[in-house]
Amino acid sequence: MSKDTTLPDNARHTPISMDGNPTIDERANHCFGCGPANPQGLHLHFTTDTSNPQAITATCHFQLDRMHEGPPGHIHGGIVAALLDEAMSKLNRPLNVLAMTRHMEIDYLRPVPLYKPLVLIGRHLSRPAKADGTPGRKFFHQGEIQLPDGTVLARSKGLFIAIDEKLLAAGLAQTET
Ligand SMILES: CCCCCCCC(=O)SCCNC(=O)CCNC(=O)[C@H](O)C(C)(C)COP(=O)(O)OP(=O)(O)OC[C@H]1O[C@@H](n2cnc3c(N)ncnc32)[C@H](O)[C@@H]1OP(=O)(O)O
Repeated sequence: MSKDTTLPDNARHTPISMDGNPTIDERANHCFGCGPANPQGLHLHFTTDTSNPQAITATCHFQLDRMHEGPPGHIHGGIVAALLDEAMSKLNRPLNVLAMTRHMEIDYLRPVPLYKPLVLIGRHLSRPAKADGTPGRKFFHQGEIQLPDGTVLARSKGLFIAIDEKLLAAGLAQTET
């Protein structure tokens, strides 16, 4: 059965731009965290710093409004998790890997305010080698949401697993062999 391409993107399970064989970048256009084409997305824009290959970072300056409210005046905890996940995932591209979140843990240290400029930072921590010494498929990253003065409001640690791009494009996230 062919899809109705006359409907707007937000009325269909599969957006028009994802029909056919979209590239990973085209799919990322609809990413809830950073995709410019997602009208309900967070539209986060990151700057990556790879000057120290041992400590790659991704930084985003952002501010949210009541669309994302949880506790009165503050960001919903699930959105905090999405922000941290996004910051950590942004480290995978400069590391030249396609990877998905396998595990993440979060310390909610302070309520994260709405209507205030905030800083979101991802930091690459490590990529343990396999037993034979070759590069492993596990990437450990850290994420933080900070006030502009550096006060940390929330902190995450995440495990990302490298996956095969062809399997992701097919909608089947599986690991490298
Ligand atoms: C790709 C571009 C999009 C990026 C979007 C931004 C990031 C995201 O939000 S992704 C969306 C959320 N994530 C997902 O949907 C992923 C769903 N999960 C999966 O598809 C799979 O579990 C996948 C592909 C990540 C890993 O699959 P699989 O290889 O079977 O993993 P699995 O064997 O269970 O675990 C991998 C390793 O992690 C280890 N591991 C698992 N949990 C933990 C943990 N808590 N601590 C330490 N290690 C752990 C396992 O022991 C295993 O280690 P080893 O290889 O040494 O045995």
